[in-house]
Amino acid sequence: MTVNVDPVVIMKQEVGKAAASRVKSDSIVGLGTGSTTAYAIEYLGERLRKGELKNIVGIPTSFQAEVLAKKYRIPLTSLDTVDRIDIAIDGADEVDPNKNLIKGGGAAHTREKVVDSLADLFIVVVDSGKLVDKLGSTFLLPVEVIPMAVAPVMRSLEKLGGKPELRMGVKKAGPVVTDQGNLVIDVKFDRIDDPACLEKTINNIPGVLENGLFIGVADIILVGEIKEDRPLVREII
Ligand SMILES: O=C[C@H](O)[C@H](O)[C@H](O)COP(=O)(O)O
Repeated sequence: MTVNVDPVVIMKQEVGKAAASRVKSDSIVGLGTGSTTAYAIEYLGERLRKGELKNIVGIPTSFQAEVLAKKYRIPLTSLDTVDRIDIAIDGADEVDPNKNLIKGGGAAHTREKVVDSLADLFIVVVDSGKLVDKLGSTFLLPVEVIPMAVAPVMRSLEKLGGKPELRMGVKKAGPVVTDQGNLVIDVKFDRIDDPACLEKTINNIPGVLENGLFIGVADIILVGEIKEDRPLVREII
């Protein structure tokens, strides 16, 4: 693993490694997106290389996950060729006490929701800074929208009490374009009291493909923490 002294990076590395340790040989593995899952993918590759793990195949949730899997020589397949996913490992932007999530900080939540929801076991990997009492308190809610529907979807989101903004690229002029060729609207809600209802309401707006609320999908949350200068991984079941 890459050596780093930034405490957040250490927490991400530890939790990624802990999740990858739970993968068994002969498994179909959902490969999540983001900086935390990247460590899990790296460690899965290391376990394969050492022969600790045999015959796994990955289903990537994004172009990023696909590139990393290829780098670490993890064989890949698609949902066209498998009838199950044994385990999925993925990050999150917020986790509430009911294991509900906001995801999509990397604009990958649509494919992530497909893969993570299909997994027999979905393990979420986060550092302790992602734990919140209420969803929406620290992170805007990502909504993937087809390009021609951006303006009406924004108006509908305002009617729901949200403050929407089109996500813009960094080191790229213009908006962020998802792996599916769509755009992302990030929405600030003052409070999300009923995330399950909001998830469905937003997905019912014509032109919306998927939003970043993951309700009742996560099985286990692995939280990277630093206690008394030592990294540890706490499990929430
Ligand atoms: O779209 C991206 C994903 O939902 C990520 O899993 C999420 O944003 C967490 O990413 P990170 O581990 O980099 O904080």
